[in-house]
Amino acid sequence: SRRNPLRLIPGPPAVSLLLGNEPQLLEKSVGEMESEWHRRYGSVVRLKSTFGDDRIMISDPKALQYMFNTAAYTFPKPDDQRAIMLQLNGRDLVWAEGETHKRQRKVMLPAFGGPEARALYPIFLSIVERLTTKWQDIIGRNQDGSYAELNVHSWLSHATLDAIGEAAFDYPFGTLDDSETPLGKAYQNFIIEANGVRDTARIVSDGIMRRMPPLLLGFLFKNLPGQRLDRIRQTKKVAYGVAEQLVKDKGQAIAEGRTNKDVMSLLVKANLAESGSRRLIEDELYAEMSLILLAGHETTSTSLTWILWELAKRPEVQTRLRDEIVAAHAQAQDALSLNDIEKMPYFQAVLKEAMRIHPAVFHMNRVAAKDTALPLFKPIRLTSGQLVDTIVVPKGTRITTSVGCYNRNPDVWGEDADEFRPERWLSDTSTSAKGASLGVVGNLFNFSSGQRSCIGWRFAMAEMQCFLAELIRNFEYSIDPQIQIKKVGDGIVIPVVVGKEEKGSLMPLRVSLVSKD
Ligand code: HEM
Repeated sequence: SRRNPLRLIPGPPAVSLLLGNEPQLLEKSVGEMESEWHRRYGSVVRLKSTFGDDRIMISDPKALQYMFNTAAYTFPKPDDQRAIMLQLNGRDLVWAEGETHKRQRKVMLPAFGGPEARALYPIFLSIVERLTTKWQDIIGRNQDGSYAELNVHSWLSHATLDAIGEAAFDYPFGTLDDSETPLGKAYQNFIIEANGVRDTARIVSDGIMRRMPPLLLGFLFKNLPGQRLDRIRQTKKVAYGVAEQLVKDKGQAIAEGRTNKDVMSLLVKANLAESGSRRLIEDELYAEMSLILLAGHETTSTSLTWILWELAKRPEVQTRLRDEIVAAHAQAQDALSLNDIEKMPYFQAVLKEAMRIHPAVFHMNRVAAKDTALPLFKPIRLTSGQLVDTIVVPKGTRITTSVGCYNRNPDVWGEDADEFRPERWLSDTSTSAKGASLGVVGNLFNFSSGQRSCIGWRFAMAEMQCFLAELIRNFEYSIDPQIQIKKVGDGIVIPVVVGKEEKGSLMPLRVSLVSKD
């Protein structure tokens, strides 16, 4: 270990010989401990993981840019995570690495372009209008008609699933009307149940899994009994069943010359245009569809949930935002278009600021496939006292790239990086790329960056803007001050209520109709 260069990177002392720093991450809301460490030790932090393994956590813009934009395939996802992904959706784009990833991504890209995403806006609008009617009915039925306490996360999860159904597959899932559909039921609380409870036993089992060869892991995930694995397998079965049927229907429609603008039709068409060996095989197509179902709805619903929570705590921001939306709506001939929304400066500022403070995916794990020198924007002082602007990362090092800590890195966003302050987006200079440009929107890392950035980011941005404009125009939000929300989850960050964790994901907001005067 004396030759291990990671030992010189500053970080918190381990609290347990066996579990390292991992137990500390269980105690608080996702992001709190991580941000504390980044503030104390800098934008590269060494942690002790299980069984004495080192891992590093990075929020330095230049190091992240190198990992995601310059040398993405040198930093693949860890084998244990890929084994779970394989269980979940099969050999899909998030699982694939290297040449397989390049081939799959090339076929999928044409379905996710700017014009393609914008063309889906009317679908998003019709879904959010349906959601609006539902909420208006519930509030109207309320005895005093003042407000209804709604679990907005669950509602948004159904709405975004319906949006994916119609926009990606031209298929009505109908989960907003009936949450008991097989797909609606399969995804209800799925993220939280698939993640399972993170406790000491789980930390140990994760540590053991990391030491297993991928083939053995795959076999165990496929065959081991257990609530969490059963849940994953069951959901895969339902999603695969739906995806399989949809792929067949689309193939048939295209063969008969009936094409559409949904993602699936575009993808099947792009696939047919590829030469034989570059094409996605049938199993890959099912896997991609099942991935789009999952990746495309929970991320979006969770992002919207965190935005509404932030606004529920800030009536003054909400009012200013609503005023801007109402004024633009009054000017528009009909409903607001995506163009109208994109021209609203305060709307754009609030959206980006809420995304910055509450990324739906808090971190992404990677492994160094070979010894690598990572360049840093801000030099760090090693425990030896030496100031360095490059760190040496040996092959096999597990790296946690922190979306949340990068998004609040004071070197990029300024000393008030922890504050929710939409105004920073209204001035020209405060959010211009400092350090290195990263990500696909506003120098934010929410959608990752580079070759492996979120393929659906334009889709998600169109959907979120459409939903947010309608949900703010029509309703006011607040939250019972007694309710304490905690962020949980290893991948997507889900809200739970402290003291009611057993209820699963919960974001109870008081939703009332906008007063007309
Ligand atoms: C606000 C909503 C969304 C957020 C925050 C988000 C975030 C992300 C992130 C962070 C990644 C990188 C994961 C990693 O490399 O470890 C990713 C990848 C991906 N996302 Fe999204 N996503 C969102 C919406 C969507 C939508 C709507 C779709 C599809 C319709 C989608 C499809 C995908 C796919 C297929 C990948 C894999 C890309 C690749 O590896 O090449 N996402 N997303």
